[in-house]
Amino acid sequence: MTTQVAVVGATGRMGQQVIRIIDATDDLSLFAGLNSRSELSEMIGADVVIDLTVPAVSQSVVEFAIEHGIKVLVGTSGWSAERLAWLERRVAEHEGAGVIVVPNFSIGSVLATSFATMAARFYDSIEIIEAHHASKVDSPSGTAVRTAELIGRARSHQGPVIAPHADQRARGQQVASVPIHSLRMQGVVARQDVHFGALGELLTITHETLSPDSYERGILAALRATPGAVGVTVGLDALIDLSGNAAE
Ligand SMILES: NC(=O)C1=CN([C@@H]2O[C@H](COP(=O)(O)OP(=O)(O)OC[C@H]3O[C@@H](n4cnc5c(N)ncnc54)[C@H](OP(=O)(O)O)[C@@H]3O)[C@@H](O)[C@H]2O)C=CC1
Ligand SMILES: O=C(O)C1=N[C@H](C(=O)O)C[C@H](O)C1
Repeated sequence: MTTQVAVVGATGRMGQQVIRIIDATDDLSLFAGLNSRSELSEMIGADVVIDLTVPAVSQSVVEFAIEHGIKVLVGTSGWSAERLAWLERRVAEHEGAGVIVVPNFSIGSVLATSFATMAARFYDSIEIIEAHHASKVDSPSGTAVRTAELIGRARSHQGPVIAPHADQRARGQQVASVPIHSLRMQGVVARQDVHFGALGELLTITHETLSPDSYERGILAALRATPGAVGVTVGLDALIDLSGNAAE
């Protein structure tokens, strides 16, 4: 059976990549491509909608899809813990609704975030530097926000990180007490360095996206999982086994 996919943000960099993936995949078919001049009603009749727009628009796209019984895959950034809590409530109000939110489709990025979460309780100084291409409109990146929130959760027994003089603007934006510093530069696709400091040692966990090709595998896995989604699922790691155990 072919899954009919509506792409919101179809004229954007990610939307164009998703359309190329759909065109090259037998079990996926493009139902509609929407952009800023479209009516959201153009997605009605699709099995799945993938949202790749801007943080200010993403929530209304998701809400419309939920209300019209369409399963949703969200790639847009800006889905903070607070916004995800709102989503949980909205989904609970609609029986059978399903939304998958993927802050980063790159497997390496998800692994790096997982390693950072693992390290979080052993270091009291933790700061994130993320760098993206100059066309990115939002900051800090969705990946950095998700990483900081997972670090905060992993440190629930240790408490906030040590971030002296955090009130000074040059000290970054704090998310779950972790300072995030954002660079927007020509020559960069996407990169994140999570810096850990403790007495006598430093650890840095770096992931760099060299090309959007790295998103392809994650996009495909997530698109295939979305028709069966029920409730709210966050992260590629919930869809692909990244545990390191050999497949049986
Ligand atoms: N999860 C992941 O792995 C990744 C996520 N992203 C995220 O995906 C999002 C899109 O990124 P990117 O493709 O680079 O962005 P672009 O700026 O290239 O594209 C944005 C798209 O959103 C559309 N859009 C803007 N406003 C509306 C609206 N009101 N209704 C419908 N469509 C609208 C634009 O349409 P128009 O042409 O008409 O303006 C355009 O198609 C960002 O949030 C980015 O952070 C990016 C890379 C990877
Ligand atoms: O805008 C981008 O390019 C990206 N956005 C996402 C984010 O905000 O984390 C994912 C990836 O880093 C690329």
